[in-house]
Amino acid sequence: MSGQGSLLRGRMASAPATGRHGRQALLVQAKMKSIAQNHKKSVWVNVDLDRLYTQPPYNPGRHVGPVKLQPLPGKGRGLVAERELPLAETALVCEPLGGALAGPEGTDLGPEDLLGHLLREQAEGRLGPADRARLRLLYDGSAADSPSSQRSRSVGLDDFAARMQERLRRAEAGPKKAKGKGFGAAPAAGTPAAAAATPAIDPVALGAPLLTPEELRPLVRFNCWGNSFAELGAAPLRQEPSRAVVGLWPEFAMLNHSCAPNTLTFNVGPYLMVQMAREVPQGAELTTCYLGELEQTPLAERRAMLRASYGFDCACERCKAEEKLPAAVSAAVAAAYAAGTCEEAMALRSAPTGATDRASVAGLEGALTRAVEGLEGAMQAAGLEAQACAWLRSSAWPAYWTLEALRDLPAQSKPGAGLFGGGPGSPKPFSDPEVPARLAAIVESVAPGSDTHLFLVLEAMSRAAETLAKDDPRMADLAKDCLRAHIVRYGRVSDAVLRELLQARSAVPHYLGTITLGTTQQQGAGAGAASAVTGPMLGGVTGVASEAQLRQAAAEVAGLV
Ligand SMILES: C[S@@+](CC[C@H](N)C(=O)[O-])C[C@H]1O[C@@H](n2cnc3c(N)ncnc32)[C@H](O)[C@@H]1O
Repeated sequence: MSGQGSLLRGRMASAPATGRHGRQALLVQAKMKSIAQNHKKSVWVNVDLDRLYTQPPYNPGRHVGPVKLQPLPGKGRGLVAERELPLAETALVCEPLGGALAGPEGTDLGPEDLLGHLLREQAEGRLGPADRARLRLLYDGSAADSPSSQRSRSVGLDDFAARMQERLRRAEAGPKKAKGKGFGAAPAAGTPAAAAATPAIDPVALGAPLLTPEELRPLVRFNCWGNSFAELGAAPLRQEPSRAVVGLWPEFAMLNHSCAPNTLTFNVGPYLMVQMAREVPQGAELTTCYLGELEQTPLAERRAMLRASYGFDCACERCKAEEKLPAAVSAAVAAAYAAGTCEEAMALRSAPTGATDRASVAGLEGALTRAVEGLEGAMQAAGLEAQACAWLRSSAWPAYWTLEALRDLPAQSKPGAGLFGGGPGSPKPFSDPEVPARLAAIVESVAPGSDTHLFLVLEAMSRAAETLAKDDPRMADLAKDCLRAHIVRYGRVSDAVLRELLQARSAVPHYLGTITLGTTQQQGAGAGAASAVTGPMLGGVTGVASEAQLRQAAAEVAGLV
């Protein structure tokens, strides 16, 4: 894809360059030039994403975009955009500290597993002083404004790797003590920062002693990230098996939480990618979501989890909106969530194929219908804005999801193994393409570009391709939504690699939590199961999304054409 700048330059070239018009043209030209330059500036990331997604030997190194680390009231440190960041920009590419721990796909690797791994690495001499010092700079559970938190506030983001290692190397190699700007350095005298000066950190001293399990445990607990399966598009292209992973990626660990975050995170091989999932202005804080699947729960559940696990009360925009709802709406959200997570609904998600039929869950379907209609009615009566409604549907997600899935099944079908068991003759998920499209809109409000979102947009497009004519305008809209979501996820990749990623994703049976959505019986995202589902889905992708649609979607996402 070429840059938008080239289009602007093309127009400028045809403008008259002399006389009154000439003067105007020069002004226009200057403006165009500055726009083009600004646009150019946005192409900052020096990572070849095509290679990263397809060639495992390629090492992109560590990349920190135009973001800076700064103290944020009540949150300790956080990452802030140094300039406007467009959608789909790659904000960070991080390397794991002490190596990530991998396990069989589907394993729920947690902080205790990682703790054991890092203690072993340390005991066997693979966690050197630089790594230990970097670990000690992560949030350790002390109150955001405590002295120990203050101590690490003066540390720049860059110092988490390159400078830090260089200083340690020099400090270890020679008698000269490391000092100066950056890591641990006191702010220049007389600057505002100096007024709040915190003691400079001696990196050698900080990294010298081995970490005790008691020291390491909170660092791991508050900062680790994990997933139970590999990136569904990149892993097959890199010919890597899908594996569960958990690790500490220090730059990523600087991101604070929001229940409707503006970034999305996923791992490709050992690297952790942070993509812009929303456009943000200069100075805005970059956020991620710590909740995993609980992102799609009501305010009370989210708050309880964040307090218990991370020790803070979230006050993000979504929480604030949900906090001041009329009582009738809050009650309707809670009722819908309860209906979607009741014992019967939960049992459906793990029932073996054919263990239930649609008639036997008629009672549940009725209860879910009443709950969802109750919430829709309450939101309408309260006159809530579209954004708030989407967030609330997301908070009651289990009800919307289970109801749509049940409704979509033919009456005589036998749901089981997570509603779409995939036994011989069992229905495909979502015979009505509007169902996954509606669900995708709910997920997009809190997690654009997430696995669930990508699955649903792909499913909507694939199902539509089977029933709608190619030139049906609904087909074009669905193709656009699908491409858009994938571009947000994968960033600045070439059209060819984007297509390969889409095809790889569409060839894998997905699972969302314990709900199996693939049309085969296999749980999980195992590559071995791919062949059974490639036919119709690939038809949907390759037969429908034309080059023109791909380019248009890219242009609309972030001016990537
Ligand atoms: C992974 S760290 C994030 C970086 C951390 N702020 C720091 O200074 O290193 C997680 C901790 O940051 C704080 N935090 C994250 N998100 C927050 C939020 N939305 N509001 C308040 N504190 C938050 C909490 O103390 C949490 O346990």
